[in-house]
This record gives sequence, structure tokens and C-alpha cells, in this order.
Amino acid sequence: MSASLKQPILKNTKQLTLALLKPDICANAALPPKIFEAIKSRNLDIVKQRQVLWKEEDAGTFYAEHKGKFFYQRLCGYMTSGPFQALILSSPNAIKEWRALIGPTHPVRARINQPDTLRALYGLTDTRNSFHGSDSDETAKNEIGLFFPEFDVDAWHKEQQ
Ligand SMILES: Nc1ncnc2c1ncn2[C@@H]1O[C@H](COP(=O)(O)OP(=O)(O)OP(=O)(O)O)[C@@H](O)[C@H]1O
Repeated sequence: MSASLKQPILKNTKQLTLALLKPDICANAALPPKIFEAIKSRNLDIVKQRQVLWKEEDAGTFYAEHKGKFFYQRLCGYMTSGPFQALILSSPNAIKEWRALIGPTHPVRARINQPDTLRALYGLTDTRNSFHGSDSDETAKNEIGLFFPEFDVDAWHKEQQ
């Protein structure tokens, strides 16, 4: 048998990302089903899903890099204003796919430049922009660990092979 035939056959490699449907989306019962439909249509699989209610210190941990910025208090107030949904999404290019689906950080810019994105459709203000998505594999792993401490990212990847 040639060396190449001895290689294990790997299934399509999948990527994980952490997605948040922020409190404004979850406060309106009509909206989450529309978001789940959009997720499905983009061929993103929901691996895990959890409702979260943050205290001030949880928001402070997640958004530590923004401490001191003019919108920091507003951001923490928003993210502690009610329950929201955390999702682990997977697809071959999940990070890029989900960020493309939600669109630019600022909803007004999204409405002008990318009107079909979720932030263009549902985002309220620069702060109340309705969604979050990890921006790299390393960030995704850290963020998944924050919301789903029982979920082993490395073991999940091994299972996919
Ligand atoms: N200029 C701003 N004015 C008001 N709020 C802001 C501003 N920039 C960012 N935010 C808020 O802080 C969050 C985190 O900012 P960040 O720069 O990490 O944006 P992002 O990566 O597009 O958003 P997220 O991390 O939520 O996906 C934004 O999602 C938004 O809620």
C-alpha cells in the first residue's frame, strides 16, 4: 500500500464560532425564529445553544478590552438588560460566514453598505447592534469556553476527523 493510502481519510474540516443574539433580539419573541432561519439558510449548524443572563461583572470580563471607552457603560448596561442567547455555530468557514451574515458593527453603516445583513435589518444603534461573532479561531475558543465551559473544543474537532 502506498504511503498516501495509509493516511486517514479526513472528513471536511469544520470551524466553530461563538455567536450572541443580544438582549434586544431576545426581548422580541418574533425575532429569534427569523434569526434561526437566517442561520439555517447560511448552512451554519447550531452545535449548542444557551440562554444567558449577565451580571455587571460578566459583561466587564467579556468586554474588558473596551473598558474606558465612551460607550463602555452603555455597552455593559445593554448586555445586562435582559436574557440573551449564546450559540456555538459550525460550518467549514463559520467565523467568516457568521460575521458576513451579521454585517458591520454599526447598523447605520450596515444599512447603507450591506442592507441584507442582520445588523442592517435589526440593529438599533452603534451599541445596541443585536449580534456578536468571534473574530478568529483563538477568540472563538476563548469565548466558547466562557459561555460553554463544559464544551471541549479540541475534542469536538477530533470527533469531526
Ligand atoms: N463606536 C461605538 N459606539 C458605540 N458602541 C460601540 C462602538 N463600537 C463598538 N461598540 C459596541 O461594543 C461592541 C464590541 O465592539 P467591537 O469593536 O468588538 O465590535 P464587533 O467585533 O463588531 O462587535 P462584537 O464583538 O459584538 O461582534 C459592539 O458590538 C457594540 O455593541
